[in-house]
Amino acid sequence: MHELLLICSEDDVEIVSDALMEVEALAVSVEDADADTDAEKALFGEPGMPAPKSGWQRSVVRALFPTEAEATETATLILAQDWAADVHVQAIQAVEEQDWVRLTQSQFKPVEITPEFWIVPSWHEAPAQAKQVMQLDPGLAFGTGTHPTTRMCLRWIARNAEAWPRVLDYGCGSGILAIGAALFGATNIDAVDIDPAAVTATLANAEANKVSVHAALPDAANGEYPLVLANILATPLRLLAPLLCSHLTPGGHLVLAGILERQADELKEAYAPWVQLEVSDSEDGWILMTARR
Ligand SMILES: C[S@@+](CC[C@H](N)C(=O)[O-])C[C@H]1O[C@@H](n2cnc3c(N)ncnc32)[C@H](O)[C@@H]1O
Repeated sequence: MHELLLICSEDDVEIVSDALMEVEALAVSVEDADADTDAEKALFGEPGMPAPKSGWQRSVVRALFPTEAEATETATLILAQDWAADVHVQAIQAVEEQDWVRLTQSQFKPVEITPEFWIVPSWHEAPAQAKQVMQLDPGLAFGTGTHPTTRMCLRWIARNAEAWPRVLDYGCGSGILAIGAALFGATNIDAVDIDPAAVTATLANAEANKVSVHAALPDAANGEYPLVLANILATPLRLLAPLLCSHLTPGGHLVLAGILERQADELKEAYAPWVQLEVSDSEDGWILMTARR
């Protein structure tokens, strides 16, 4: 295991933490960069209430990755974002092995998507009110339903439950969106990702949920689909605009996530030659953008 330590200002803590969760960090934590120095300024909250702010004046955001290469790649990706001018890499360093499985399991509980639709880890009972359940364990790939971007996509799928005859999940991670679509009646689902670990995880998760999903590398996306889902960060989504739109049937639905509120206009502009994107949901500063071709 390797950890990436990023120094950032109070204003950037949330966006940096969210971006690290987006790119498959196994764990993300925030500490005071000035702890035990003369510059230390304690944050005091009401007992039992959350801290008044999500970070200190100067925070260290610590993110854990399976390999040094992933920690380094993430540092490069984060520093390339337009909001990262004041973000600096403090270190990329090896960390000692622990019982990561137990530690990770203790952090994941059932996640409510709608009152009837829940994501449940295999070591948990499904909540009594759950009528539709996806069984999903955190693995090497992103997507356990705990991130707002994933939840918004799944809510869209649940609210637009249809027997979609073909679906493309572009950037499938754990396969959570593809499996969600399958549970709500879709068939012929292609789930693609540049990360071979995501392809493996998607196949395993589809099998655990007894649904059929064709998971593969991105070249497997072929022809037109009435529903195209893509939960990736704004920069790759901008670059992928021509490709994703070329896979939409006339009248087909495009559902995009991984976008921050203030990135809405740049995404609208990038997709304008093909579709008119609109913001159709938002959660914790993230937005869901959708369109029909
Ligand atoms: C934020 S995760 C989303 C995972 C899952 N779909 C979800 O909603 O939780 C983004 C995924 O997109 C993949 N990805 C990033 N850039 C990509 C690209 N250009 N083509 C295909 N997949 C990509 C990453 O490997 C990662 O698994």
